[in-house]
Amino acid sequence: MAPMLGSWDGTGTAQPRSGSNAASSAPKRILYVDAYDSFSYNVVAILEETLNVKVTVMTIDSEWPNGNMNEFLRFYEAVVLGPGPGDPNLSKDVGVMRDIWNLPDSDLLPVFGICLGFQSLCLHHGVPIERLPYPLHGQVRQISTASTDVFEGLSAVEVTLYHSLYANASAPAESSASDCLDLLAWLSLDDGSAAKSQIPMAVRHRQKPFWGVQFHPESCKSQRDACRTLLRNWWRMVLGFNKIANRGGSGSLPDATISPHDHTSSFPDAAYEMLRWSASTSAFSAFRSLERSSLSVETISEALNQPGAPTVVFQSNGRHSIISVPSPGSWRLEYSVELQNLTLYQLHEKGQVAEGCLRVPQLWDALRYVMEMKKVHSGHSQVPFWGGFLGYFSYELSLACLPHPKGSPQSSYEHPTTNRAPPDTSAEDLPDVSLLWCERSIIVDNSTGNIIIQSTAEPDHRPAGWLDETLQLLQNHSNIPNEEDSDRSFLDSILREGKISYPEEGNYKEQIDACKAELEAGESYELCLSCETSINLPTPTTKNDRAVFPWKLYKRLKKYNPAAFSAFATLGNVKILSSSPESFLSWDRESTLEMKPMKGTVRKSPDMSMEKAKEILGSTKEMAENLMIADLIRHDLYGICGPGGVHVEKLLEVEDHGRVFSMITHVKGEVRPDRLGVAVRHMPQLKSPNMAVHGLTALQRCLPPGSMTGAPKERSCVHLKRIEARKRGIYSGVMGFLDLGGGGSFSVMIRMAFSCSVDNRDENCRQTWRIGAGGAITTLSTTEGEWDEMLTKLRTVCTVFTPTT
Ligand SMILES: C=C(O[C@@H]1C=C(C(=O)O)C=C[C@H]1O)C(=O)O
Ligand SMILES: NC(=O)CC[C@H](N)C(=O)O
Repeated sequence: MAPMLGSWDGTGTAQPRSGSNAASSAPKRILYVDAYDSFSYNVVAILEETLNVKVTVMTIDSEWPNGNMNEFLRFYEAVVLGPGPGDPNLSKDVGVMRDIWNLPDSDLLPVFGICLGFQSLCLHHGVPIERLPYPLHGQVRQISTASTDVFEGLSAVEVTLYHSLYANASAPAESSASDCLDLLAWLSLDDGSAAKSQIPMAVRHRQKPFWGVQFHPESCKSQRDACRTLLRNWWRMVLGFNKIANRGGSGSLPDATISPHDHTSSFPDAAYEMLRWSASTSAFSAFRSLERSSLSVETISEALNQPGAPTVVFQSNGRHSIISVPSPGSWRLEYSVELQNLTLYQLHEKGQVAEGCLRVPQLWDALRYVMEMKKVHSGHSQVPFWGGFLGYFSYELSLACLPHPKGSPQSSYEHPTTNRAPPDTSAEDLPDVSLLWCERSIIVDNSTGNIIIQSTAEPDHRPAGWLDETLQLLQNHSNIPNEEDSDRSFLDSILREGKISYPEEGNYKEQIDACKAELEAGESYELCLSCETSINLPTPTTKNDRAVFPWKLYKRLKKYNPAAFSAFATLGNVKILSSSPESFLSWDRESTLEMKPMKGTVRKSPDMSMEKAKEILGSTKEMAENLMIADLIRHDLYGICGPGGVHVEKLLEVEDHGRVFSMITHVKGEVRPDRLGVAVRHMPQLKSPNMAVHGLTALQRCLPPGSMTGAPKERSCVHLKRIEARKRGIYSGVMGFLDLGGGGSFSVMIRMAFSCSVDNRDENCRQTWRIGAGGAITTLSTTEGEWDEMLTKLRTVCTVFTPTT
C-alpha cells in the first residue's frame, strides 16, 4: 500500500499569497460539527488540549450564520465532523456535514471526520455505507496503518470503536471511490468467513484536504499518545494546506456555540417567591456536637420526625448520614414537567401554598438564584451539608433537560398538547421534582459515631434554643428497642394482602430485541432498558399505621440490602425507599465535580467470589458496557469543566456492593469559572464563584444519568421511551442534597421503590408501589442473560415486599 499523497504536504514550503495570519499568536480556530453525540466534548477537549486551538461547536441542525457557509468558514483553520447516532445516508443524521463536501475548490478548507463524519466523507466520495456483520461498540481493537501521512510514525494503534455501519470499500460501486480516497488505516475483521475481511479505519482524499477516521481518538481507551500524534500530524498538514491556499482562520468570533436552541428564558418570579419563603434562613449554620454517640440514624429520625411528616434521610454506609428535621421556616416545592407547574407548600403556620407556571430551564434558574442568595458562609467544617434542599428529580424531568435536535420526536412533557406519551395513569400525579427546604438537620459521622446538630435558622442559635434543646434530648436518648418481631408481623399483615405484577417475560425479551435492532442500525451504542414491577397493597386502616408503614418497610430494606446511598423520603404523597449503590454526581464547596457510574453487575452467591466476578466483568461485553458510559460522563463533565479540566481516577474497577458485584468508573472535573466548558459558556449566571451554582448547573446538564440511558444519550432516550412505552418516574432519576455551603451529592435512583398513592383510607384503600429494574443492552447481550440480570436487580428490592411468613 502506497497511498498517493497529492500535491501538498505538511511542510508548507510555498509562500503565502497575501494576508496570511500565520504569524498571529492568538489560538487558531476549529469548527466542530456536533451530531448530538455523547462523546462530542471529549473530541473538543482532545483538540484544544493537543493543538492549542479554540473550538467552536455547531450542531448539525443549525443554520449557517447569515446563511453563508463559505463566508463563515473563513473564520476557521479547519472543520472536524464528529461522531453521532444514525446513518450518514440520512440527511437528518448528518445535517450541515453534507454541505462541507460541496465547498467550491476556491473555498476548500481542511476537514477531519470522526466515525459518522468519516462515514459521511466516504459516502460522499462513492463508498457505500453498510451494516457491519456485528456492531463494534466500546470495543478496543488494534488497527494497522499505512505509517504515512497523518499516521506518520504510527504503524499499529489501539483504538476504541463505536460503530454499527462501515465504509464498504470493496463494494462494486467502489471503483470511483478509489480514484479519490486513499486508505490510511484498516482493521481485520473476523466475520466468520474463511477470508478475513478488512474494513477501512482511515482515509484521505487525494486532491482535497479531507481526512477521516472510523475510530474514536478521543476515547479514554484509545492510545492517548498515538492519537495525539495523529492529530498533530493532521494539524501540520492543515497549516501546510492553509499556507499554500493562502487561507486561515482570521477575525474574532464570540466564544459561543451555534445551535438552533434558544437559551434565553425570562427570569421566573417564582425565584423571588422562594427567596421570601426562605427569609428565616441565615448565612451561618450553627451546630452542637455529641461525641461518640451510639444512637442509630433510625433512632434519631424517629426522635425528631413525626411519622408521615415531610422527612428526608440519607443513610450512607460511607462517612456521613443526613436526617432532616422540621423547623418553623420549613417549606417544600413540587414541580410537574407536563403541567409546567411549581407549587410551594409551607409546612407550618397556616400551611400556605403558592403556585406558579414556569418552564424547566426557569426552574433551574430559580434554584440557582435561591442557592446563590442564601449562601451559608460557615458551619461544621467536616460535614457535607449545612442546610438547603433535599429531595429528588425524576427521569421525566431529566429528559426535559436534554437538548433535542430540530425535528426529532419531541418529548411529550415539553409540549403538553402534542405528541403525548402513552397513557400512564400510575404516574399521573407524581411530581417530577420534590425538594424540602431544610434549615435544621442532624449529621451522623458513621465512622466516629459523632452527631452534629445544626441549624441555619437564627432563632435556633440562641442559648437554650433548638440546638441546645436537641443536644440535650439526644444526650438523654437511647436507641429504640429492637422491634423487629412486631414490625415484621405488622408489615407481613399488609404485604400478605399484596398483589405483585411482574413484568411479562416475553414482552421484556421482545424489548431487548427491539433495542438490539436499534444498535444494529447505528442508532445507539448501548441502551439501558428497564421495566417496572408494581405492588398493590391495602392501605393500613389507622392513620398512625399509614404513617409508619413506609418507614418500617424502609428499615427492612436497609437491613436486607445495605447500600452506599440508602435513603428514605416522605414528601407530600410521595414515599421513597432506596438502597441505591450508585453515585451520580457530587461536588465539594470549592471546585471539584465527581461522577461514578456503575455498569456491569453480577449476583453474589456462595460460589461467586470477587476473583470470579472480576473474571466475568473483565469480558469484552462487560468492559465495553462500562467504557461507553465512562466516555459519556467524560463528555458530560468536559461540557462543564472544559478542556484540561477532567481526569479519570478509576476506570472499569470491580467493587463489592452488598448483594451484587459491580464495575465502576470514577471521573473528576475541576470547575473554573473563567474557563467554562462548551455546554455552559453561554450562561452569564456562571460568572459566580459559588460552587452551589456550578454544581446545580452540572446537575441540569448531566441529567439523565448516562448509566440509565446508554449512549448517545439523547437518541437512546428517544428509542427507550418508544420501546418501554411508560414513564419511569423517580426510578432512573436522582435523589440527593443541595448544600447552601456550596456542595451537593446525588445518587442514581435504582434498587428503590416509590409510591405516590394518596394516604387517605376513605379515598383510596390501596396503595401502589413501583420498582424499576433493568440493564444495559449491547449487541453482545443475550436475551436470557439480560432477563436474569434484571431479575437479580429487581429482587434486591422486591424481596422486602414479600411477607416473611
Ligand atoms: C438499570 C439498573 O442499573 C443500572 C445498570 C447497571 C448494569 O447494567 O450493570 C448497573 C447499575 C445501573 O447503572 C437497575 O438497577 O435497574
Ligand atoms: N460513533 C459513530 O459516529 C457511529 C456512526 C454510525 N451511527 C454507526 O453506528 O456506525
